[in-house]
Amino acid sequence: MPSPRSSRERRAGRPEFVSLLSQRGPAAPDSPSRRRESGGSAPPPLPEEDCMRLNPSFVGIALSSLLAVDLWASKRLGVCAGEASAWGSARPLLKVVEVSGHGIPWLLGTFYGLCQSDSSAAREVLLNLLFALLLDLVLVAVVKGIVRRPRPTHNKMDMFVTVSVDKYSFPSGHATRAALVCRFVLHHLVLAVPLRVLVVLWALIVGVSRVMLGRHNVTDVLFGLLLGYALYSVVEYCWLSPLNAPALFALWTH
Ligand SMILES: CC(C)=CCC/C(C)=C/COP(=O)(O)O
Repeated sequence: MPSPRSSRERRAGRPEFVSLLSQRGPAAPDSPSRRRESGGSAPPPLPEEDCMRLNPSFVGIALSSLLAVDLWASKRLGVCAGEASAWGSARPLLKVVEVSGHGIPWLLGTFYGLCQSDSSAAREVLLNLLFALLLDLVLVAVVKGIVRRPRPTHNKMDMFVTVSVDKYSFPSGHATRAALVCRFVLHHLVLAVPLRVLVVLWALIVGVSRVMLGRHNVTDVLFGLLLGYALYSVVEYCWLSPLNAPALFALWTH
């Protein structure tokens, strides 16, 4: 016979169970009628599904911990989030870096280059870069719209030309573009080694600057870099050429 104390404690500690199970009808294992029938003896063990509902999974705990560390680290690293922040004087410089990774200069520059190109190789590369940039914009907008993670609270929304989904933070559009363009340029432009190093450094600086400006959390940027890197493989797979997209190339042939 269980002590009245332990039975009372069990009931007091789990009010949700009582209401949850009693909704299932008179035969519910822990319902008052069942307890009366069994002469007040200890209730049978709870069904496994109900126990699992109360136990947060390992993945859940790991994710919440990662998010907590992410928010904490992003706040600490947002040293240029405002003029009054610890490194506030570097903010104008980081905003120049921001413009260097923005979609508009890249789209306009690529389009201009395409109009000016006088070799079929240049046209092919620039047309694919334009396709890559547009694909990147669409993909980032879709993911931002699905995830809807708000930007860090310390972010000042004073960015150069944004669209509605840019109020969301995950993933960083600048980081995806930087990684995508970096991989693209390294594969399709013949550059001296110092310039290749510079391109990689630029992509990394764009990523780091997003957190320093307070625009993003660290995970937004890490995921953005990975997404941009992976997106290049999709562009390579769908590579447009005069053979598979003759109409598109005819548009640019003078
Ligand atoms: C309007 C066009 C063509 C592009 C928007 C570019 C933009 C503002 C992206 C947001 O980047 P983050 O997600 O890194 O803040």
